[in-house]
Amino acid sequence: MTNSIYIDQKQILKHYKQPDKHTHKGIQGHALIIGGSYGKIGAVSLSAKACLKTGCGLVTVFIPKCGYDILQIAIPEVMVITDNQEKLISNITFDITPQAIGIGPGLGQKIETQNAFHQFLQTNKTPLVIDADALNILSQNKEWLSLLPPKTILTPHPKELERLIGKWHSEEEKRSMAISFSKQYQVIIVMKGAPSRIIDGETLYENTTGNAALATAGSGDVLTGMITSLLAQSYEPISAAILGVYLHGLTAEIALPETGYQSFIASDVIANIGKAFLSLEKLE
Ligand SMILES: NC(=O)C1=CN([C@@H]2O[C@H](COP(=O)(O)OP(=O)(O)OC[C@H]3O[C@@H](n4cnc5c(N)ncnc54)[C@H](OP(=O)(O)O)[C@@H]3O)[C@@H](O)[C@H]2O)[C@@H](O)CC1
Ligand SMILES: Nc1ncnc2c1ncn2[C@@H]1O[C@H](COP(=O)(O)OP(=O)(O)O)[C@@H](O)[C@H]1O
Ligand SMILES: [Mg+2]
Repeated sequence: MTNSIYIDQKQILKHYKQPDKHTHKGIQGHALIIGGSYGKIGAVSLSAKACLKTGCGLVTVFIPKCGYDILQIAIPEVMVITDNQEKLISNITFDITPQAIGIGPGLGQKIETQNAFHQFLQTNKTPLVIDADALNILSQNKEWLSLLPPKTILTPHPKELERLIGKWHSEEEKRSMAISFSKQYQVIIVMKGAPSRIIDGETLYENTTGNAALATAGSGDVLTGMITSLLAQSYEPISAAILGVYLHGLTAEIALPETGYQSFIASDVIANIGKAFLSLEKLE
């Protein structure tokens, strides 16, 4: 039997933790965002900035060489490690110890990148958020799913979900296929949509924030950065997924009176993360 929970104001406070007064950047979590390819460095920029603005102490990105200047100029607060290749990721190696890794935004699916992702999964033990092309690569190589650490968070949009779990013919079937998949691979699935639903084994959480303004390029990349940030700050994976999705939706509600649906862009999600957090504090 599925257990369904609506994530509303009352529920979200069970997941939200106020920052400790005596914290410092060294214990606020170090997140690593891996992604980007020629023409899609913007996806990693959005993800990394959202990660910082969600409270992580340190953020590093791993990107192809062509993104180096772009990242350093766009977000001076973020540290950058580059691959050997100019336009794509071919060998994921780094000498930092992040508490969470988000991988996939703008990554592309070239064979060299697929091989690098496979090698990475074979040795990685850090908590993961997997999005976009990293999900698409897994869909093409389902045997790699067993390499994911337990409670890895997957954030597919409907097409990515279909590539991963197969076609469904009704909402009911989609839900039961997602539950089976979550149980089989011990993963948390953030099924993005309107509304977004989060599956963790037999439990389904339905988000209650957000609106159609979020139907804009890069808003999913931003969500990946937000969830990775919370995971790096020691939130339990399920709380990171639930709180990330809730805050992400809230930004669109907060911004709507100023932007309308049409002119809201992914950067407006990032610009309103602070107000979304503040609205949680008012509830307490
Ligand atoms: N600035 C940058 O650098 C940006 C970079 N980005 C990066 O680009 C890469 C490719 O990612 P992507 O999601 O655009 O491509 P893809 O997986 O083929 O999915 C597209 C197809 O899926 C469907 N679909 C999507 N949503 C749906 C929904 N709610 N409900 C139903 N269907 C839905 C829809 O299919 P259709 O309905 O047309 O059949 C659509 O055509 C990835 O790395 C990403 O990070 C982007 O984030 C943008 C900003
Ligand atoms: N009509 C809508 N109502 C509410 N949320 C939406 C709507 N359309 C899209 N979203 C949200 O926007 C995000 C889009 O993610 P995604 O498709 O991965 O975008 P991108 O890959 O361009 O970053 C998801 O979090 C999704 O739930
Ligand atoms: Mg996406």
